[in-house]
Amino acid sequence: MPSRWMAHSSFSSDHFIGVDLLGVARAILGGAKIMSTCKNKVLTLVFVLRPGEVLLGYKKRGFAQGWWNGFGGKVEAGETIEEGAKRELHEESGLSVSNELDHVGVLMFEFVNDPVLLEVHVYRTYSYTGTPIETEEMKPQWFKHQDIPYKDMWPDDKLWYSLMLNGKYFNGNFKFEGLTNLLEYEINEITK
Ligand SMILES: Nc1ncnc2c1[nH]c(=O)n2[C@H]1C[C@H](O)[C@@H](COP(=O)(O)OP(=O)(O)OP(=O)(O)O)O1
Repeated sequence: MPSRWMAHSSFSSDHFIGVDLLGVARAILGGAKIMSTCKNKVLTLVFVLRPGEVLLGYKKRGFAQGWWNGFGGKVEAGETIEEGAKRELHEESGLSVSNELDHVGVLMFEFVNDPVLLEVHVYRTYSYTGTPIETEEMKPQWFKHQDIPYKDMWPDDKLWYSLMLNGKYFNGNFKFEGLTNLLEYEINEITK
C-alpha cells in the first residue's frame, strides 16, 4: 500500500514565516494520512543518490530552464504525492523505483504578487533501476557532493541540500521576488 503523502496546509501569505509546516511534517512522520486541500500547487522533487554523488538534471525547457535540479513536477489528480514523484522521475530520467521513496522534506515557496503557493515534497533514494537517459525535459548528470553547481540552481538549494544529502528530515519556507531574488527564508531540521 503506497504511503499517502497528501499535502495539507493552513498556509497564508499573511503569515508566511512560522506556519504550521512543522506540525504537518510531524504528522507525516507519525504516519498520518494527510489529504490535499488543493490550496497549494503540490510538486515533487526526487534525488537519486549513489555513494558520494547525486544525480541532477539540467532543465532544458519550461520553468527554471537552464538550471540543475532533482527530478519532479506537478502531482496529477488521482495519484498520491509519492506516486507522482516516481512518475516524474521516470518521465524525466528514465529511472524506475519500486521501493518506497524516502520522504525527507517539505518546502513551501511564495512569490511576491502571486497568490499560488508551491508545496514541494522532497524525496531521496539509493534504490533504482535503469540507466539515466536524456529526455525532452532533462539532461541527467552525476555530481560529487563537492561539485554540485549551486550557481546554476535555484538560490534556495544551497541552503538545504546538505540536510537532504545527509538524510535529515527538514522543512522550509521561502519567499521569492521573481525566480532569483530570495527575500526571506526559514529552514527547520526535524528530529524523528
Ligand atoms: N525553489 C526551488 N528549489 C528547488 N526545486 C524547486 C524550486 N521550485 C520548484 O518548483 N522546484 C522544483 C519542483 C519540481 O520538481 C520542479 C518544477 O516542476 P515543473 O517543471 O513545473 O513541473 P512539470 O509537471 O514537470 O511541468 P511541465 O511538464 O508542465 O513542464 O522544480
